[in-house]
Order: sequence, then C-alpha cells, then structure tokens
Amino acid sequence: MCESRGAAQMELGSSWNAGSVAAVLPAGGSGERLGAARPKQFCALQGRPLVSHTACALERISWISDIIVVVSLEHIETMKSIIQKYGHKRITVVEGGVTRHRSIFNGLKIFAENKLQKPEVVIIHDAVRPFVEEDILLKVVKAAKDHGAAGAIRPLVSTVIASSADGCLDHSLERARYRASEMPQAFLFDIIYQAYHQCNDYDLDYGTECLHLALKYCKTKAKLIEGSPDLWKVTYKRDLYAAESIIKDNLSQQVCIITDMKEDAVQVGFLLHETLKSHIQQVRRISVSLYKDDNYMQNIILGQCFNFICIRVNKSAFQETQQLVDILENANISTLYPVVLILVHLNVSENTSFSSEMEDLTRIKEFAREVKKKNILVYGLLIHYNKDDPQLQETVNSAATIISALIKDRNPELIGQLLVA
Ligand SMILES: Nc1ccn([C@@H]2O[C@H](COP(=O)(O)OP(=O)(O)OP(=O)(O)O)[C@@H](O)[C@H]2O)c(=O)n1
Ligand SMILES: O=P(O)(O)OC[C@@H](O)[C@@H](O)[C@@H](O)CO
Repeated sequence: MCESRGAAQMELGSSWNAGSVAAVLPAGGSGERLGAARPKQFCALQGRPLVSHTACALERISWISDIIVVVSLEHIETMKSIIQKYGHKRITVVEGGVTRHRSIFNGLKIFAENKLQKPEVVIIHDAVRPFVEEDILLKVVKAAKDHGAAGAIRPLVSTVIASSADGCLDHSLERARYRASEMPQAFLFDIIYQAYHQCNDYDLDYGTECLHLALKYCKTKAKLIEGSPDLWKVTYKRDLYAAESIIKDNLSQQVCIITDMKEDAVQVGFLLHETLKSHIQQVRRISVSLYKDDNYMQNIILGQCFNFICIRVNKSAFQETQQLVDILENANISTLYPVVLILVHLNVSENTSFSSEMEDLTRIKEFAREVKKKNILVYGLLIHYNKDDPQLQETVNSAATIISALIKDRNPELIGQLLVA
C-alpha cells in the first residue's frame, strides 16, 4: 500500500534501530471550524479519508515502527475500517480525550503501559496535516535526540496583536521575531511522557503547544526547525479544497501511453508522447505487448503512475483494455487513489460506416460504469486520423490538451464520455 522508504535510515547512523521511533497522530477532534457533517479527519480527499492520507505519509517512512492514531470513542470502528480498507500496516487505534492534549497523552500511554515497545523518540503529528515528508521528520527526530524536543516552525503570515479589555489594540508583536509552531514535533519519549504526566488540568484542557509542556515541566528547550509551506493544518473548508488540489496535482505528474502494434497507433503514440511532455512532467510510452509483462508493468505502477492512455485502432480492443484493468486491479494501485484510463480511438477505417463505429464506441459508457467500481476513471477520446493530414499535429495538440485536462481534473462525473480531438 503505502510502500516504505529506508533511505534516511542510513543517515540516522548505525546506532538507530527501527524500534526507536514511533508516531502519535491525534485525530480525536470534532472539526467544528470546518463545519462538515463528519470530523474533518474523516472527510474524503480523492475518495479517501484525510487521516488515511496522513497515515500513508508516515507509513512510507520505514524507520517509524508504530503509528498510534488517537480517535474519539465513537469513531474507533470507523478508523478500524479505514485501516482494513486501505491496508494500513503499522497503525494502532487508541481512544482520544476531550482535548488535543488529553488525546496525545492517551496515545503516549500505550507505550508507557508496555502494550507496545517504548520508542526512544516519539513523533507527534496532527492527523489533519497530510503533507509531511521524510526530510522534516528526520530533522525533528535527530534534533529531538540531541535536544530532547524539536518542532517544525514557519514564518508568520499575519502580525500577532494583543487587544486591551475594551477591544482595542493594546500592542503588536514584531512579526520577524516570532514564528508559527507547526507539526511534526518530536520528543525523547521519557521527556514528553513525564511532561504530560506532571501536566495540570488547565494545561491539559486549554493548552495548544506540546513544546511548551516540555519546557514548563521538564525544562527542555525544543530545537526549532524551519519547515516547508506544506506543513499546514486542515482547519477550515478552504483547507480541504486546497488539500484536494495538491493531491490531484501530485497524481497528475506521470502518464503512461500504451499503443497497440499497428503503425497508425504507434505514430499517434509517438506524436502524443512528444506533445504531452509540455503538459505533464513524466511521459512514458510502451507497446501493448509489454504491459502484459508483469514486471515491467509493476515498475510503472510502483513508480506511482496513476494515469494511462490506451491508443487503439481496431474496435475489438476492449479485451486488451480489460487486461490492463485487471493488471491495475491486481496491483492494488487504485486502492489508494483513483486511476485515470483514457481510451484513445483512431477512426481510420474508411470502409466501416460511422454509425457502426459509434455504436461500438458507446460501449465505453457501460465499460466505464463497470470499472468505476474499481476506482478506475475511464474516458474516451476520438481522434480522426489520417497520416497524410497536414493538420495532424494540430489534432494531436488538441488531443494532448484534452488528455491533460482529464488527468488534472479527475472528474468522476465525466467517466464514459467520448470526447473528440
Ligand atoms: N479532543 C481532541 C481535539 C483535537 N484532536 C486532534 O488534534 C488535531 C489538531 O486539532 P484541531 O485542528 O483543532 O482539530 P479539531 O479540534 O477537530 O478542530 P476544531 O477546533 O475546529 O473543532 C486534529 O487532528 C484533531 O483531530 C484530538 O486528537 N483530540
Ligand atoms: O489549536 P489546534 O488544535 O487547532 O492546533 C493544535 C496544534 O496544531 C497547534 O497548536 C500547532 O501550533 C502546534 O502546536
């Protein structure tokens, strides 16, 4: 599922073993400010709950041994079904508390009560911050080993001001001297657990800063690490839209063009390959004979390609397309994110009546409805092709623009539609 990477483990040095780092993801809130029908951590982004995206980001890190997701009692079964549906491997669900600090404390207790191996370092990361990369996690963990605590920070966007009792400006802070405290944060386990253990009820109920608890109760001054702009927290509805756009953008970076062996398809495949390079970061082209080679396909799929274009000349190509669907389904690639599959049909044959051609193509609607159940979004694109046509490149440019729009938009409402380049 969320395949893990071990590169950074080398960087951590030989003294570091996989059991030394765990993560606690507080996910027990109600998401009032976002105002959705369900808590924001369970709202879907590209069809998958937000908390699953964040859990995936942590599961990609091979040196994190356990991931504790802390949810409210009423959502424990929801979280367990998410774990099962999306194949999360290293997650333990723990019941949350009435405040974020109480939820985090509950997450830490599972280690203190020896229900899981106590880590040397524990990462604390809000479950509603889905864009977290290995480099910042590595930095805060290494800094926590040296300083006892560490946290990601970002420059302030707005100036901080204090108001007087009558609601007027009392004073403002010099913005350049302050930073916004973000996540991830990391702590030597004993320090943060002791801090929570000694924490008074006021701090547990009204506090918002774990780094402050380490300072106040354990005299530990956290190391502050500049983080990337992607560390922001989903708080309001606009944040959910922004997160969805970022995920779609990430999914649209690669496309694989598959052509059958006919000369016309190969030529259009070549032209599309060259033209799409100005729209999409990585464009691969393979022949249909190769995609039956599981290893080759696995490499493409494991290379995180979620977009496929099948260029077909003959009408009976649905069987070949079904084979690709079967390969994608067997590789589980569409479990995590919707896969876009664009069937490009070259209507080259002069001797087939247009009506019988169109009759066959309208089967795409039924086919698309069928494979949508596998989280594969199928679209049709008709290219009127004549290799001697002086306008051919213009037609291919139009096809590339349509293909790029379909890949970037990933709109489930348009599946089964037949567009014309
Ligand atoms: N009792 C709580 C409250 C919050 N959180 C978690 O802490 C993270 C950051 O908190 P916040 O953004 O404030 O989430 P909510 O409290 O759900 O949001 P709101 O204040 O809008 O209700 C979220 O992942 C949230 O689920 C938690 O685990 N337990
Ligand atoms: O107050 P909220 O629960 O929205 O946010 C909790 C934390 O994410 C927030 O306090 C950061 O500044 C990190 O400590």
